[in-house]
Amino acid sequence: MMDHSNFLNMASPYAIYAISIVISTYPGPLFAKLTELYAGSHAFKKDLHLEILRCHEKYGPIVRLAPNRLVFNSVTALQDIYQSDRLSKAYTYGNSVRNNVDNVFTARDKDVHRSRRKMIAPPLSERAMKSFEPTIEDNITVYLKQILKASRTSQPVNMSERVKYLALDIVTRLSFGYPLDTQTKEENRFVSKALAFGLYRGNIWHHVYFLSRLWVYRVFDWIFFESREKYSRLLDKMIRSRVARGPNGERDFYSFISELGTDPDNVRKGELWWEAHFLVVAGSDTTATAVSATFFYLSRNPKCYEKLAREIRSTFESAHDIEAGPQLASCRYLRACINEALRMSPSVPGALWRSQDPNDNQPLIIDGHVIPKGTLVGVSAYAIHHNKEYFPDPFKFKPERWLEGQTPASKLMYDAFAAFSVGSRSCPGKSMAYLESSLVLAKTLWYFEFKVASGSLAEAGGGRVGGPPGRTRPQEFQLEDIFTARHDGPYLVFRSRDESRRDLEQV
Ligand code: HEM
Repeated sequence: MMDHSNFLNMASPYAIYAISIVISTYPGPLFAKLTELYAGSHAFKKDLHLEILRCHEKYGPIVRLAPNRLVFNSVTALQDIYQSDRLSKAYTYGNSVRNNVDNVFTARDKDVHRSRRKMIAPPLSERAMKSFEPTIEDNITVYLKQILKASRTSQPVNMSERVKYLALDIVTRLSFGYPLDTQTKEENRFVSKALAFGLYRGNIWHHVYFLSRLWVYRVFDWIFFESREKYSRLLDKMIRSRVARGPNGERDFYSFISELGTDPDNVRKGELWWEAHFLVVAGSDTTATAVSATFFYLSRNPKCYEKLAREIRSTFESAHDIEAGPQLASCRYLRACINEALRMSPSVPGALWRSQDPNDNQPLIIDGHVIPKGTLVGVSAYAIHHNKEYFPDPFKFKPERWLEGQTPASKLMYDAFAAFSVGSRSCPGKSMAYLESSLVLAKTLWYFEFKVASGSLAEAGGGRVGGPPGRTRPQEFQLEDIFTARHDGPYLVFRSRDESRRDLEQV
């Protein structure tokens, strides 16, 4: 059970006002120094990641983004904030708590977090991934067949849409053992919208916390009551059908919990399923962003596309060989392309807010600065990934930068890579994310050639010359920051490679 009192004390207007005076020397937009509404308005416009980068370019490596918030842009800060056990998630994560039950993502207390993390570790382990691979493969086959169908009529495919449903189907099977099948069943696609809306709403409250304590919050909740209810009813159905099949029904989250010797009925049902639900939120759109962004950048960078296609087609002898294991791991250029896409367009682009542990009374030093207790601190993945000091030519897609060997510059670059965050709260789904992304990309390149659709669809996904601030680069995949990210495109036209098409038709 969580302790609300700390949340409320640290977020009280008096505490924020007191901190605000102490950190008043740090630069930032005037309106941001006065009120949380500044960052909140950018969260509302879904461009907070762009605004943070703009602020760093204008004000330097430390920016005051709200009366009691400082955002940093250095490797030292990344380590000081996320690798220290003296900081914990900020009280603003309290807005994601439902029915007073914490999950691994919202837990601030270290012991509670450790026990939650232990609960989700088995289904995300290497062993679990291996046993789960056939399910991932089945869903990828559905995706490939849809691409094959589109290729017959040269119909452009919106990759953000395709991959979003694929990733959602995979992770709901992992979490609930439930075939949501959004790839083929349109009636279930509302789930994707409901999850995205929940994240968007949460991200706004995360940045204007005081509003979440007022009646506005209830009005917002009331307006979207029906769509939440529809999702809750489906969630209930998924849980009931899974419980009815017994703990060992199939390889999923539930079966791994019972394998641990934990009687699933003894784990409070609300807690168990709240974790499973969170895996769906955490593992769907994030992976979809990584894959869509990689398709976007490959379609705009023909040399990279050709190099990757050569690597895939020369490493494997047949599509059946494309599976987790040493051969897939040897595709270093594939990993470099995924990393470079995640660098340029990270799935979680904003600042992950942290604050000093309430029981810690020692001075807190971040990047050489003494930070008053109660200040929220963070680093934005999008901003640090575009910091020239670590990534020269930051708006250029250059997978080769990840293959430069062990130089000091390369070490610094890896240290600055924050797509999965770092430290004890970093992403436990990283292996699954890389496996899923690698399989989708490798199999697509095995079976197909692709190019950008022509006409008005050609530019979808990229920035636009003369577009809004930060969105003017046609070669950059555009993200809408909703804590995770929403996006559109690229629209691609596929041609099946003759020798492999028959193979796919027979699957
Ligand atoms: C490319 C794909 C992914 C990216 C870029 C990504 C990124 C992240 C980031 C940045 C965090 C830290 C969030 C915070 O501190 O507030 C995180 C946490 C988390 N992610 Fe991922 N993620 C990905 C895929 C997945 C997958 C596939 C799963 C599982 C199915 C997953 C499960 C989690 C969980 C459970 C947490 C919470 C960890 C904790 O607080 O201890 N993620 N992820």
